[in-house]
Amino acid sequence: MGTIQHTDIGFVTVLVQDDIGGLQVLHQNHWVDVPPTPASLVVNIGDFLQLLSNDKYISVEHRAISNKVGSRLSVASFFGESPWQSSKLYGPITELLSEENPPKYRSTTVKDHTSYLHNRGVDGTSALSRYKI
Ligand SMILES: O=C(O)CCC(=O)C(=O)O
Ligand SMILES: [Fe+2]
Repeated sequence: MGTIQHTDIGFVTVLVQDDIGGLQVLHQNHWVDVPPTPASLVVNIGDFLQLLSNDKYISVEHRAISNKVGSRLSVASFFGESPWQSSKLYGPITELLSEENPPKYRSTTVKDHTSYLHNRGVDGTSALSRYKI
């Protein structure tokens, strides 16, 4: 099974992949293969870690494509807040901010961001641009 181009919403995603491959990240406008590495995990930064870290960590656009070699199996564990319950506001972590590193985003909730993404679909622009200061 594959996925369309997207960023992950939460904080971190941990992926266990088989040896078929198919995961790709968008780097400088080109799709780059993430080769399967035995006994390893792939850790993806999500939108909220990018927001919290004030762009120190970037939530990468990625997709999974199926190929002719065979069916692929990938197990994803998403670490984040429940999108449906919490109204907690998240913004750049205060301790990381300074005159040289002012906040780049206003605060938002996981619930708000999730429903925005579901309504917006994929349009190739950063999902976080809506909170840019
Ligand atoms: O199938 C994969 O390897 C990636 C899955 C993924 O990106 C996701 O579930 O968010
Ligand atoms: Fe993903």
